[in-house]
Amino acid sequence: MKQRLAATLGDFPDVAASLSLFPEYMNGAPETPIGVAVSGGGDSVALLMLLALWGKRPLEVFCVDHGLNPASAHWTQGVADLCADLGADLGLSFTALHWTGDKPATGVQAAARRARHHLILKAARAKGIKVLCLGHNADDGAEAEAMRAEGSTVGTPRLWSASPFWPEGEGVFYFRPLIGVARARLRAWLTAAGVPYIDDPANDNPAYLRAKVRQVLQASAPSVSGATRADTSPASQGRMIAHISSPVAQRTGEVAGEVPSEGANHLIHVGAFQLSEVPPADRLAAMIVCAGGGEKLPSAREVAAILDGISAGRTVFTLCGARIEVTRDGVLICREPGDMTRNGTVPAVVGDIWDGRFRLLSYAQGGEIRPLRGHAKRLQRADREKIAHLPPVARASLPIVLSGDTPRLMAAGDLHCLVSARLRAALGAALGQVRNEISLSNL
Ligand SMILES: Nc1ncnc2c1ncn2[C@@H]1O[C@H](COP(=O)(O)OP(=O)(O)OP(=O)(O)O)[C@@H](O)[C@H]1O
Repeated sequence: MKQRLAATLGDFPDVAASLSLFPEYMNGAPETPIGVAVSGGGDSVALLMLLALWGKRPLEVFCVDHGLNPASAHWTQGVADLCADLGADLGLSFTALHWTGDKPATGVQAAARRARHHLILKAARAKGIKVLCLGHNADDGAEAEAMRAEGSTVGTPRLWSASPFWPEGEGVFYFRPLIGVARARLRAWLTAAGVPYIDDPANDNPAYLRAKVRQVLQASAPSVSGATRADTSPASQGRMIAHISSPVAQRTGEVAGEVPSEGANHLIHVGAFQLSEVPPADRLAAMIVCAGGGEKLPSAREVAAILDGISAGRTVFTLCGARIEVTRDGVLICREPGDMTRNGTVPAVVGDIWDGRFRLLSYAQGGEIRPLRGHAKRLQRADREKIAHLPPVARASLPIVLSGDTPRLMAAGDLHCLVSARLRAALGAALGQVRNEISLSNL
């Protein structure tokens, strides 16, 4: 199969060009595997084929069976078969994952997406993977833009990004080398090479905004005479689907986000940002989500409302679990302590990460970990003095150990704040930064 793929690739220079985006240093040492998420659709199958041709790292292929279509088990088997065809000599291994949880009656696409990312991230992290390749292409970028015009908060897929799923995606980068290639060209290449792929009918279901904008964009694209609709029945497994090429988008570059300086920020070790001035909207959004410890990015509209509020003289805002406070010294962005125990809940611990902000290292003091809010008065004097310099809200959101009624600060060696590294990854996930992050952690 590899020879056939290589032979046909010469006729698809735009597809072949994406190979130049694969960095030599991908994921550190040559024996370290990289992950690839393959649904069995044309985009991710083309991605898998290109990675196989590239051949410089062992590949871990993950395919999620959502169980939403009667044919989904066949689709998953189709990906398994493709992997077997590519051959074990490539150092390729395949993992099928299953979404077995309850399926919601509404918002099933969003729930499936979230479940899919969580399943893949968990499996990938268990295998030590730090780079996960996804098959987003130029059409996905255009669709995201059109969806935002319809009021969606979906982000534009980028060549590199830190996984937005948190804390499950901590330390995992998403890599989308096909982001400059048109979907039709990827499929035309597969067709020429005789590689089968499927089309999920959910992609055509007008009940979903993504499918709706896809149809509108397709209708306004140059005509594609001779294209056939995909057959999605189980019987179509192994049969090729013909698609005709369309003009190729030329977007292959990626603009690096500027990495924030921490020099002036003396609060970052407690997960708060103290800034001398209000940051621009995109950075403010990233700081809010990182300080808040959650994974839901605020929408552009919500961030704009805060910026307008600040201009109008308001000083305190809460959004996505974070508090944004205009102070005499500038702006403080930190966890909103009031949100942490709302309705009697306590901050979640996922793996060894507390409240999405602190990694709990070894600590041998018995007791429960809780936010300081409501317990500060009972802290020992020495503990109180250690944190007296912090703004009260940043203090109140710190984790403490509560034994019975006695609160204690955690020792510096017992926890590690993740907020700064997360922000750096979110804003600075350009190639150089990724190399840095990955090679450092692999040494
Ligand atoms: N069932 C699946 N199993 C494995 N990987 C998948 C699956 N579905 C999608 N993917 C991966 O995700 C990529 C993008 O697909 P899709 O746009 O449907 O996903 P998404 O997570 O909703 O993306 P976005 O972040 O743009 O919303 C695919 O090219 C593929 O790499």
